[in-house]
Amino acid sequence: MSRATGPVVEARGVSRRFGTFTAVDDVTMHVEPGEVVGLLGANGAGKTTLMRMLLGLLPTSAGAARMLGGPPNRARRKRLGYVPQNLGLYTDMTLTENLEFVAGSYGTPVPALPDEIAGYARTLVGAMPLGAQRQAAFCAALSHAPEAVLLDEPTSGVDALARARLWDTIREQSDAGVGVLVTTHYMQEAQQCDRLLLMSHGRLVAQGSEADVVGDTRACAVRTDDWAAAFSALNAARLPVILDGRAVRVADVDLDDVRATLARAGLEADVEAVPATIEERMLVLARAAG
Ligand SMILES: Nc1ncnc2c1ncn2[C@@H]1O[C@H](COP(=O)(O)OP(=O)(O)OP(=O)(O)O)[C@@H](O)[C@H]1O
Repeated sequence: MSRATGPVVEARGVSRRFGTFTAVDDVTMHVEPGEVVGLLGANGAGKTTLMRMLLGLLPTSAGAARMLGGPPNRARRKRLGYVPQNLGLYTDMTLTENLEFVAGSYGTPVPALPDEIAGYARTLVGAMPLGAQRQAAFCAALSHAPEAVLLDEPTSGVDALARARLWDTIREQSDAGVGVLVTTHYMQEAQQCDRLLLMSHGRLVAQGSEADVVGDTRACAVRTDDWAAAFSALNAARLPVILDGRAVRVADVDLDDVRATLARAGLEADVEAVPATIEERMLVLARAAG
């Protein structure tokens, strides 16, 4: 079967309501073959719901989801790979049994195990460490050489080494022409994507490269020995403050507001305007959309 040339997945004005609640609100987006698109947003922003509609696992309330040039159907869905947040593996079956099951349902050969998880072949998936389970879920999702993979927080809860390995796999896939849509909460991972989509309260609020998304948003970097008290004071003043290690930063707020808040709390600090990060831009957009 020939590979898709247009978008591998696409949403055209897609919305999803649950009762009166709108989880996804008029989203238009697409993923091209060979690109890694990062889908970012706070918990509950609508990322999983959008993915499930793109996969045809959940009907849209309005608009159209498309995959590989047509509406979602069984034949097209077989050309996609999906790693859901809960991994979609049978925890009471061994790793090999899981892969045999997947191979059987796609009619493809059982994939070879990557070296890092080969030792778990006869282990029940539920007894494997989370990083190894995630790698196994990747292996299962890629076993039928899909043209697109949709990964819902694929590296959540795994250590840095396992995360780097999973990202190597993602890159190998995109280099081979596979379109990848990946949700993540890790900003270092967002920076590895070719393009970003930011969702907030069900809406797509920004998209493009990291530079496009951040735009000219600035942040205040607060330098003080008393970082804990500074964080508390700025937070109590309901400013969009982020604590990154011991660095206190406030997104998109007037420097004088920050200085005045700290002075009222009796704190001495250096306050400087710096370019915002993606995370800070997300915070600003989430507050505007909320
Ligand atoms: N079946 C459902 N019935 C009712 N509400 C739902 C249902 N599925 C999702 N929601 C709601 O829709 C909103 C979006 O959920 P979704 O899981 O898509 O968010 P998310 O961005 O993937 O969040 P997370 O990062 O926590 O996975 C949430 O408020 C959620 O509670």
